[in-house]
Amino acid sequence: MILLIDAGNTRIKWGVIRGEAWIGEGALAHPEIAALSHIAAAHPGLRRIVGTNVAGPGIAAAITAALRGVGTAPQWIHASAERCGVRNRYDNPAQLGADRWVALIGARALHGAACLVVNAGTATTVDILAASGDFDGGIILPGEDLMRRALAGNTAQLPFAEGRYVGAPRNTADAIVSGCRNAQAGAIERMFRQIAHLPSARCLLSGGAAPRLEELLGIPFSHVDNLVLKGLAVVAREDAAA
Ligand SMILES: Nc1ncnc2c1ncn2[C@@H]1O[C@H](COP(=O)(O)OP(=O)(O)O)[C@@H](O)[C@H]1O
Ligand SMILES: CC(C)(COP(=O)(O)O)[C@@H](O)C(=O)NCCC(=O)O
Ligand SMILES: [K+]
Repeated sequence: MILLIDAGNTRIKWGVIRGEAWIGEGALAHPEIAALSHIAAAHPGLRRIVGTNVAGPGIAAAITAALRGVGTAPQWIHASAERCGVRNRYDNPAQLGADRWVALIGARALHGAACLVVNAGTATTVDILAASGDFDGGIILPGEDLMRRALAGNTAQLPFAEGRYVGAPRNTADAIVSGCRNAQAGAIERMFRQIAHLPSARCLLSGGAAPRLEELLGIPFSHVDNLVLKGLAVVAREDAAA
């Protein structure tokens, strides 16, 4: 069995696989990282840990410490020039976030045509994966909650209020939430225009903030839970087969 870990800037997503089977899956907030030791103990027979970390060295160290009982250190995957049929066309391939890189590998395994890979997390990333398997580039923007926190933290009168998405909002909370959500959907729809004309072009939408975006998107999309974990499974299985 293999433990997969996607360490993001808000949550640590984890999954356990045995061959093609998914044995377990979940998410932890950063303060809960120590609970990974219980997750490992609940899955005796873990022989590998494969993960991505974009939350900094402190988080990596905390994860390693929580998992020392497994008896093997996490194998952290980093963006590279090519892997699992995906070619990284970033100017400096190593600069690409490991979560974005592995999500592209997961997307490639799920959709062989042109694909817009969206990770709606702390930040929202929107990446273009060509039918050839080339990662042609992508954008980074603050996630919806980060946008709302920026407004609340940098204006005198705007709260971090719970609001609803409304077409023409008539109160502050709805205006803030609708503005920030429109920004997310607009960025995704604008990026999709670059591939809309290509055969079977599709958006794969993942990330904790993905569900609230679904009702807004006027493009062909599929919601994929934990696309980064799915990409890690592809990487781990290819390594095992090598
Ligand atoms: N239980 C939850 N805890 C924290 N954030 C959540 C939760 N459910 C949904 N979210 C939303 O998902 C976002 C985090 O998504 P996630 O994919 O875990 O981010 P990251 O990969 O950056 O850690 C948050 O900004 C929030 O909008
Ligand atoms: C953009 C990100 C912060 C997204 O991380 P997340 O929101 O999932 O925590 C992460 O992919 C990252 O740190 N990227 C490095 C820079 C780049 O991809 O160009
Ligand atoms: K993420």
